[in-house]
Amino acid sequence: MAEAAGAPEAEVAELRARLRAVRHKVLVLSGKGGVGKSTFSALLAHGLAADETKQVALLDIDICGPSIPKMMGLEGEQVHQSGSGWSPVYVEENLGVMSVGFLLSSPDDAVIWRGPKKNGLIKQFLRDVDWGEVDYLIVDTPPGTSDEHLSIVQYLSATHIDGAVIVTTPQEVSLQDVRKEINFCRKVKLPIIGVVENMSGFVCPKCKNESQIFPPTTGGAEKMCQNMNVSLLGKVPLDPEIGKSCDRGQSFLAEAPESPATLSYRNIIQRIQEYCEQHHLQEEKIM
Ligand SMILES: Nc1ncnc2c1ncn2[C@@H]1O[C@H](COP(=O)(O)OP(=O)(O)OP(=O)(O)O)[C@@H](O)[C@H]1O
Ligand code: SF4
Repeated sequence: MAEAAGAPEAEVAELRARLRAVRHKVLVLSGKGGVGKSTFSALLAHGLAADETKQVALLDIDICGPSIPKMMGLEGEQVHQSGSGWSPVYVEENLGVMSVGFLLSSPDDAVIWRGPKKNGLIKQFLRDVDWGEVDYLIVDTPPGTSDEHLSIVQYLSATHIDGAVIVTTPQEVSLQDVRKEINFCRKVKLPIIGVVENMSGFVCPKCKNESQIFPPTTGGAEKMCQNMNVSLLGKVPLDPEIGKSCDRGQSFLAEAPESPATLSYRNIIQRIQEYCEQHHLQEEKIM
């Protein structure tokens, strides 16, 4: 894993201490904006938290476009300070959320910050949020590979990151950026859990017939994953109800438990859990 380059030892020690009680850390990345990365992060958190024995945390570091508060039904919430740091906002007892959106006075406020200030905030989120004992920390990142990505990988590498899930759509323009994202992960030695192809076909709610709305011209994510030697975790079909549930701040997985998109989500979430458990066992063996 990349060293927390440039971070003073005291800072690294603070981060380590704070994140010691976080068992698994998963970054959600995308090459392009608008492919459904935040939706995926929100539903991954909901899906993991459906198991009431698991404590789940969702951190939104999409500093310029934080959409997690709305998707989690937490719009208008503010960050509270407690004796031991910033308190997450809880959707359920076992699902806590922290987002830059909680620091804005209105959801329409624009955040225009330069690199150092963004990095400072990311560090503060990692060091000052009192998550408590957590099984899974899901981090929703901005699209592309920017300063924020480097910062979070550097800071989190002070402990360990299980890996990254990369969300894409089937079109070549989106896949091109995923290849860059994969190369970024390899450069910074961030393990890749796998790729999710979102908006992959449309299942008609009446006849269940599947149509390709964005027909892949070069084999889609499946071919790209083979070529780049990464796992395809699954394909999530287009379902307009996903957007409606998110806009209401509800979990689509709970609202439409039998839909093809939910079934696909469940499979993907299970694969991520299996990966994390295996990764943890391997780390324990090495230590
Ligand atoms: N499988 C899906 N079917 C239908 N709509 C979807 C699906 N996944 C996501 N969406 C919708 O697509 C839009 C973009 O999703 P989202 O905001 O999650 O993208 P994003 O990649 O996080 O974008 P950005 O990085 O720019 O914030 C939203 O309106 C969301 O409801
Ligand atoms: S797929 Fe078939 S049932 Fe569904 S809308 Fe189209 S024609 Fe109608």
